[in-house]
Amino acid sequence: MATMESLIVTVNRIQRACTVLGDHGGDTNLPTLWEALPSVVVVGGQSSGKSSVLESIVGRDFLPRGSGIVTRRPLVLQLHKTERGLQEYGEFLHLPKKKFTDFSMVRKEIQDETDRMTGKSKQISPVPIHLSIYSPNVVNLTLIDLPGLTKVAVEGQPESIVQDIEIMVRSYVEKPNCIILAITPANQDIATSDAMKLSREVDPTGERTFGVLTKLDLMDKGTNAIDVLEGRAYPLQHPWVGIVNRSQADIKKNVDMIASRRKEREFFASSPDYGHLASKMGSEYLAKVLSKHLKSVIRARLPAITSLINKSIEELEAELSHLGRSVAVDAGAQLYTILELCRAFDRIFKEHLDGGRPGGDRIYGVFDHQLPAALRKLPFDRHLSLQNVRKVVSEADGYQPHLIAPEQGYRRLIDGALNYFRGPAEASVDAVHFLLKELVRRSIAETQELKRFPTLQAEIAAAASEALERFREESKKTTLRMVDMESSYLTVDFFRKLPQEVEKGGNPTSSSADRYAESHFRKIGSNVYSYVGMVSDTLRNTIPKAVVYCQVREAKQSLLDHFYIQLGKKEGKQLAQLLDEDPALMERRQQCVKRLELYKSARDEIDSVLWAR
Ligand SMILES: Nc1nc2c(ncn2[C@@H]2O[C@H](COP(=O)(O)OP(=O)(O)OP(=O)(O)O)[C@@H](O)[C@H]2O)c(=O)[nH]1
Repeated sequence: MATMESLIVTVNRIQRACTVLGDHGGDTNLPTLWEALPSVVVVGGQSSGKSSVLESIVGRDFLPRGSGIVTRRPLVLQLHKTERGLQEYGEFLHLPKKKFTDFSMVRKEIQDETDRMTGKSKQISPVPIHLSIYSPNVVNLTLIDLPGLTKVAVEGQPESIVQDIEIMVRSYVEKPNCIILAITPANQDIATSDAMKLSREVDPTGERTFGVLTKLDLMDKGTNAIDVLEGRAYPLQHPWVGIVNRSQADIKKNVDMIASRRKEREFFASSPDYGHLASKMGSEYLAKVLSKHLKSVIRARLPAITSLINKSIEELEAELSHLGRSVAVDAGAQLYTILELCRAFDRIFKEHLDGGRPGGDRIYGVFDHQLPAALRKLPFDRHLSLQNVRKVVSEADGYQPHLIAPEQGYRRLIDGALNYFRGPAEASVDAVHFLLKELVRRSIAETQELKRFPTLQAEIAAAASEALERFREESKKTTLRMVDMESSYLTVDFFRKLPQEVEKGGNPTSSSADRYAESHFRKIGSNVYSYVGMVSDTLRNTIPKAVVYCQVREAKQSLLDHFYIQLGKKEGKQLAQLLDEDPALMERRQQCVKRLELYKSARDEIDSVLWAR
């Protein structure tokens, strides 16, 4: 069926995309498509003939040989059937532009690529090598070659390798979508076959295990494997397939694959033991059976795969929208993003001031409580005590006491008193400054969009705090100027309206001279006191106006103005630095984007096959 053929091609392509996009199952916390796709995994003990089976399925020599553990990384081998007459070639995923027509070079590249990942240490690595072979002589199939199971580490390889290999192989064959090609040499006791032991464990019913018996030609004279091949000795759901690969001697003699396939056919056809099974033996037959089985598995799994894909697309899109859009790369877009983020912060900051979010009310608290309380506490009683009034006035008079009213004395007393207002004025400015600073801090923390960008957060905080500092300076100047203005010109009317002291009675006696002086100074003190009270009332109203004008209003209107100007002068690289994200988050987004890309292309692939039906 043509459409089923294209389904295998589709799955091949999806598997390829999985590898490109870093999905080879395993322990990421991302949804994995790889594990949902069926694949054929070749398992067997060392020297059981795995490589030989793979090569005869492909019909080419291309796998590394040697002693010890040669296969040290999984090899994902995708066979793509091409039209008759086209040239065969291999292509590695890690070398996408290079077509290998010389298969001995394929072998070398597998070796080199293995070493690139594992070093010369002969360690194993679970990261697969991905090889596609395009040929008219293959069936569409994906096979995965794994390191051979072994019981002892060979010289130069660490002890742990025995276990490491088992863990790796297990991680593949455990997956319910894995079709196991279990290779056992016929010249060994099948009861001790590593491949059979493992497959029995992970697939007790034998549903997904294909038993392959190699080295039938090497069995002792007079023995045969009919019991196994006819499914009596070790029954599986799928019939066993016997195989005869090239011997070591054949390989030395350079017997090619075509000749070897022919030899294999002849072996079965002419065998007195296996003649009746000849049509169901051999590597070509094995390849066809596998391909057919794979098709039926894919057909059965397709609805589940499709729904997995759709569900994963939804999940990934949800996560991505949660993570936020990825940062643009060109400077213009970056500047725009930064400005947008600043505006988001600014909006929240304004809400704190204007209401909607708490905090602005505390500024009113400064004007309503703190300032009046500070004004009330000013030490005017001490400053205008009889003693001090007398002292200040007398000093101002000099050798000639004043005659009617002590003009100079008044001035000095008033100046001295007004000086005290500087304290509460500055304190109000500072109090509001700290409140604003706190609101900036809170607004940054509350700006959800900024969370991703710690660097920009810090820059905004620094710029805002620098601006607030400037506003504070300005506000101090203005409020202090208002205090100074009070002493630069006194309200004339106030004094004109004071009740004049009228001398009652005749000339004072010498004893009443003291009394006169005392009540005179008291009078002066109380006049100054009520003048200062009037000024205090004025300042209680005007200091808040100055503070709001210089600090609160400025913060609302132009908190980040300087920052914007600086931004405009920045180069692309500096802008990018501002948008430095939390690296973990960036990484996660990248992974999600890649995985999403994979699922979408998989969905498209499957759609196109289904529509073609
Ligand atoms: N006579 C004969 N020799 C075989 C047969 N299958 C494999 N061999 C030989 O057995 C040896 C091991 O075969 P490989 O295919 O390299 O085995 P392997 O399982 O891939 O080995 P490792 O990758 O090293 O674990 C080679 O010398 C093959 O020529 C067979 O069916 N008949």
